Amino acid sequence: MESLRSSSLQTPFFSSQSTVLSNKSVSNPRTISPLMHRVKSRFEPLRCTTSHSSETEAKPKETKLWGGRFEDSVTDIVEKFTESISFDKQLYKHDIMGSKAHASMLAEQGLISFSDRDSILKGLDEIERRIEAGEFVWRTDREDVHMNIEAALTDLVGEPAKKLHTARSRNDQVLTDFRLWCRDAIDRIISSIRHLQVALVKLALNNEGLIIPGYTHLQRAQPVLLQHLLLAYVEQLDRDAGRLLDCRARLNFCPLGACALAGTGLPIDRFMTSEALGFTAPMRNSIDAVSDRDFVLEFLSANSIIAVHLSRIGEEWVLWASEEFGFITPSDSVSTGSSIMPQKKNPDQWNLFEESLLELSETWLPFSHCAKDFLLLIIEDKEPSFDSVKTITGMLEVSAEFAQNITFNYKRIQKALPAGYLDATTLADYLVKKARYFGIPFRTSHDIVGRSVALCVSKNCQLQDLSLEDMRNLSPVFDNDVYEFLGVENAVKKFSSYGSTGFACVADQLDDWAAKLEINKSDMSLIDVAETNELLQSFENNDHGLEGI
Ligand SMILES: N/C(=N\CCC[C@H](N)C(=O)O)N[C@@H](CC(=O)O)C(=O)O
Repeated sequence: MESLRSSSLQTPFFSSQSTVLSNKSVSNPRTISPLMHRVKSRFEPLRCTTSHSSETEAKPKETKLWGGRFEDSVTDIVEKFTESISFDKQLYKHDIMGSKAHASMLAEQGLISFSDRDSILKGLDEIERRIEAGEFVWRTDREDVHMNIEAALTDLVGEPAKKLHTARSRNDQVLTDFRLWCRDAIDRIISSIRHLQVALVKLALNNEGLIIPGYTHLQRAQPVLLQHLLLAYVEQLDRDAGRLLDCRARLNFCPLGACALAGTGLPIDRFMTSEALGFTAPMRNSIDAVSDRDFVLEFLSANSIIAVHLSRIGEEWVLWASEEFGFITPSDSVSTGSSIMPQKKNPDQWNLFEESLLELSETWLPFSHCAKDFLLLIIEDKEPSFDSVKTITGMLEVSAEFAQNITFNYKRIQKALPAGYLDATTLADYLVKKARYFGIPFRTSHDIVGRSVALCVSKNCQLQDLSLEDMRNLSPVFDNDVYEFLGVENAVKKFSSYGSTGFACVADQLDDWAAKLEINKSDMSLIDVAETNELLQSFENNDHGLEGI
C-alpha cells in the first residue's frame, strides 16, 4: 500500500511519455504514435503547402539544436516520420510574431540585452522577407517550422539567436503559434460567412414576393416565400459565425511561458507577451497550456457544422436545378459540363460538398480517442486543421458565387404551385378560427380538410375550385370568406405569427438583415425585368410540363 502510494506520488509528469526505447536514434516515442490513421501520410513524399513556400530540402546532417546528449544522429526513416516542416511551415508568420514578442519581453526583463533583442528582431524580419520571397530553404533535418526559423536565425545573426529559446519550449511555442493561426483562420472564415450572407440577402431582395412550395420529407407541405427560406440559411450561417466567435474567445489565451510543462524559474513576464500578441491573458495553468487541444476540437467541430449547413443548401439547389424541378437556372459561369454528354450542365460544386462534409466530420473525431499523452496531438492536429480551413473557405466562397449567379424561374415555379394542396393547413386554421363560434377542435378541422382534399383528388381539382356547397356538405362551418384562405398567395397572406413566412414578417426579417449586413437597398442592382422575362420565355419554350413534379 505504502509503496503504491509513494510510487504514484513520485510519478512525474512525463512530457512526450519518454519511455526509453533506445538512447540513440529513437528517443522520442512519438515515432510509435497510435494515430495510425495518419501514418500513411507521414510516408508520402514531402510536399510544399505554403503558398509562397520555398522547396523543402534535405541537407547534409547537422548537429541538432538538442544535440548535446546524443551520440548518434537520427536515422532518415525516423527523421522523415517525425518531421512536420512539410506542413507546419504555414505557421511561419505566427512563429515569427511569437518569437518577436518573446525576445522583446526577455529584453525588458533583463534576460537578454537590448542589442541582442534588436539583432533577433532584425534577423526575424529578414527571415520573414526571405520566406515570402520564396528564398528561404526549409530543411527536413530541422524538423519543424520552429527549429527551421531558430536555426536560420542563428545562421544569420549568430550568438544573439541562441538566447531566443530562453524560458521557452517548443511545447508552448507550438501552441502559441497554433492558437494565433486558428484565431486568424476564424477571422477569415467569418468574413467568408458574411460574404455569403450578403449574397443570400441580396438574392432575397431581388426576388421579392416569390412564393415557392415548401417541402418536408420531400413532399409538398406549405407555401413559403423564397425570401423566408433564403433568410433561414442566413440565420444558420449567423449561428455558425457565433460558434466560431465563441471558440475564438475561448482559445484566445496565451500559452507562451508555460515552457515544456512546468513553467520556469526565470523572471519572465507572461502578461507582457500575452498582451503583445493580442491574447486576452496568459493561460493560468502551465500543464493545461501545453497539454490540451480542446480549442482545435472546438474549431474543427464548428467547421463541420458549417459544412453540414452548406451541404443542405447544396442538396436543395441541386434538386432545384434539375429538369424535374427547374426552379433555378445556374449561369454557365458556375456550372461544369460533361466530357461525353454534350447537353449537360452540372452544378458540380455542390456534389463535392458531400465529400467535404464527410472529410470535415471525419478529421476531428479520431482526436478525441487519443488524449492519453500531453503532446500526442502536437503534430496530428495541424494537417486536419489546415485542410479544414481550406475546405470550408472554399465551400463558402463557391456558395456565395453560386448565389450571385442563379436565376429563379418564376413561371415554372408559379406553374408548380397549385399542385400538392399547399393551402390545406391554412384551410384547417380557417376552421379553427371559426371554431371560436362553432366549437370545432383542430383534430376535427384537420379531418374535414382531409376529406375536402380527398374530394378534390376525386374531382381532379384544387381546394379553391370546390363550390361552397361541396364544402358545406363536409362542414356547415364553411362560409363565403373561405376563399380568402385558399390559393397559395392567400395562404401566405394569412401567416402572421412571429418568425412565420407571412409577407410582413419576412419583410421585417429582411430589413433587419439588410441593416445588420449594411446592405444599401437603393444601391443594389436589382434583377433586370426585361432580362428575366427573356429568360422566362426561353424557359417556357423548353418546358416539358409539370407531370414529373
Ligand atoms: N519534442 C517536443 N515536441 C515536439 C513538438 C515539435 C513538433 N515538430 C511540432 O511542431 O509539433 N517536445 C519536447 C520539448 C521541446 O522540444 O521543446 C518534449 O516535451 O520533450
